Amino acid sequence: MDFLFAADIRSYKDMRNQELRDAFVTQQLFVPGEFKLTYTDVDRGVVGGFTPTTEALELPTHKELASDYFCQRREAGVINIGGKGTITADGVAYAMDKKDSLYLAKETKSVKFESDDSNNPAKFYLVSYPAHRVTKTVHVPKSAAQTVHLGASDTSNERTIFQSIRPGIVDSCQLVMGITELKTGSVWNTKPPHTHFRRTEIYMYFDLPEEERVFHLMGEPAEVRSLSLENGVAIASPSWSIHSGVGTTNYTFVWAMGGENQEFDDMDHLKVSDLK
Ligand SMILES: O=C[C@H](O)[C@@H](O)CC(=O)C(=O)O
Ligand SMILES: [Zn+2]
Repeated sequence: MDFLFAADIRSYKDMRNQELRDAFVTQQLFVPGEFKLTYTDVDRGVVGGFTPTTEALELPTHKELASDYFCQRREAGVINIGGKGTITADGVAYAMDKKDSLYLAKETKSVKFESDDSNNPAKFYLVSYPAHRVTKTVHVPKSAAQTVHLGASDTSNERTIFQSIRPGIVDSCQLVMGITELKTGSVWNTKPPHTHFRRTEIYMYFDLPEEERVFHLMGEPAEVRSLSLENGVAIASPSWSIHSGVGTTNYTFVWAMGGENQEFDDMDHLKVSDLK
């Protein structure tokens, strides 16, 4: 497991790009046949990528979780961003199409990830936060997510938000999670931007061609920094930070939030002209 030690609201302003990456950005999460896990001290989130090929991969625990198994005191959301696969949780198999979600409730003891076709492996993206009560494991196909259409092609931010792990669909402790797809020709996510001191958020950009990048914007509105992010890495946003970005093409990303409340629309809205 890797560790990200975040910078605070004062220190990030004096940091160079590589230092900001070391504080907030994971390594490449999707390596065929491997799993990658990163623990961030931003709300104790754990981010992971599981890319099983011929062999199944298990969700392991780690010394720093001080638990008998990963979900002993944690919940997790998993979204498949690759080919078809299967997740088996405590003996129950869930067929995972691309962009399906699985919510793993606290006290799920064993979790196994498999690909249907090792030549087109599933890529399971996982985000986990501490959980305080036992709820139910739920599979949410992409078609069952709540959808919101935002933006317009004139302003290069036409996109669809698929809210799959959210109140009304999944009874989670703190996790809220889903996908945002940008339309062809649209490149701006989360425009106009916002903050929400009540929750932190993690973005993971994917379906981004190898030579393309998303210039992710972070920091206080009056002190914005940008980081050039490639396909398949995640970036943690502390509660004080905006999280927005512009791509060199359109792309898709998974967002995941943990914190005080689960109301998706509880945001402090900003204007683009507020950013400096
Ligand atoms: O708090 C909500 C999150 O930042 C995202 O869901 C926003 C987003 O995907 C977008 O507007 O493009
Ligand atoms: Zn947000």
